Amino acid sequence: MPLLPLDEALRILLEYADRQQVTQTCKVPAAEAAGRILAQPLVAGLTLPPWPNSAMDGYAVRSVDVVPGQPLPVSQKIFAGQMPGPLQPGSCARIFTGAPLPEGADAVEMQENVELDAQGNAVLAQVVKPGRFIRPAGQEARPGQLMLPAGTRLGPVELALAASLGMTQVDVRRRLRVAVLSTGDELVEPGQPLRPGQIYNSNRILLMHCLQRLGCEVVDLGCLPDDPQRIRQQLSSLAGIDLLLSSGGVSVGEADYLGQVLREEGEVSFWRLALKPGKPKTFGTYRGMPFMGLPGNPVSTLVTFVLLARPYILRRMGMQDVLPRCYPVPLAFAVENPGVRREFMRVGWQDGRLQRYDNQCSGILGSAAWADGLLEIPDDSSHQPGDLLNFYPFSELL
Ligand SMILES: Nc1nc2c(c(=O)[nH]1)N[C@H]1C(S)=C(S)[C@@H](COP(=O)(O)OP(=O)(O)OC[C@H]3O[C@@H](n4cnc5c(N)ncnc54)[C@H](O)[C@@H]3O)O[C@H]1N2
Ligand code: MOO
Repeated sequence: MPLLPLDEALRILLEYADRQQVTQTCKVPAAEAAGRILAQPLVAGLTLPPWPNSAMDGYAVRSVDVVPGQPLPVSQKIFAGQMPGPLQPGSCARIFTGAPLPEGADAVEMQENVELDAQGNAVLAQVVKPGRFIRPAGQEARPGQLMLPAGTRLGPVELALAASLGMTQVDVRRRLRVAVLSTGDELVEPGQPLRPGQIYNSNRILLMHCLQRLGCEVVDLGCLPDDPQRIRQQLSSLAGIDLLLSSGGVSVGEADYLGQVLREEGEVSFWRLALKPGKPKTFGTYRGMPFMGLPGNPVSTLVTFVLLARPYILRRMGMQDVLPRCYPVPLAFAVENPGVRREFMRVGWQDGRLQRYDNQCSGILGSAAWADGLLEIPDDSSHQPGDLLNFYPFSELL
């Protein structure tokens, strides 16, 4: 079976995600909306700033009144939060950053360029052009102006923008409810003693935190028993789940009870991806519920989650721009990828270049903890120190 190229896998997943989008929306307090995805465009309801105001601490003037070296009487003092009266011709106003400009004034000079004479008059060192240090009304927003399109993921900046427009609530898509399960007889939860042949379950914590960061509601199904009857029971009792996300048991092992049960009442495609790490992956439905199976090796779980599951999940919640950004960065090492799988190496940032973690085995989770992100090495390619390759920082991926 030929390997499925990563881009093709993404295309298929996003096509499904478009069809499987959650359509329900809800209004949530802006204070609780971090990570949610806008269901409606965010439209300004007011003019921002509401009035022209000063960009500096200084003196508001009519530019025609300014003669360098000549005193101008200071006729009023305007603090932010006050509405001033008109500026008397032939005078200036003491003004502070953010304070409304008095009617008649058309420029502000910052106080560093102004001296006060013995009578307390302002003496400007130079002529000022109209508009200097003025923030015009509406420079940020006008009523009806589109501020953020639907499908935008709300972070601190977007929510601050909503706050600046006076919004207390935002319309967002319903969270995706994702059930996470691990498979593997060897797995034990931290806190339990390890018996021979056992290891601690790390993928459960990895996936739960990744999903929470994406704004999903996580349902923890723990670790699946190695008993088809109990798996059947557990899966059939699931209700209201938008995605079943598993790790482990997707390769060619004999103990793939999960796959067996899923196939009985669903459709599961087994993918072999041209991706390293992260070759095996399953995707399908169980009783109409979308299902995604990630490979069990911890770094393979991470890489397939960030490159495939993450864009799929975000698109299901209505986000448009779901692909992570990458940046060309020079290598500090020579590397060769003679294979047919596109490789994503764990690399760290060192003096503007990328250094690789020595052990790139997909079972070494510490390599990803050490790394700053993933380096994309095209299949059948070789590269020298200084060559530029695409770098995906974890800040883009997680
Ligand atoms: N004959 C072949 N064997 C394997 C192939 C193959 O193509 N042919 N592919 C290898 C690759 S590549 C990967 S990746 C793994 C994927 O295997 P599974 O998804 O079936 O995962 P498991 O066999 O269950 O586990 C693999 C590995 O990861 C550990 N693991 C699993 N779950 C967890 C967890 N929740 N926390 C921590 N560690 C976990 C597990 O103990 C195994 O060591 O298959 C290769 N084999
Ligand atoms: O693809 Mo596996 O993920 O190489 O370890």
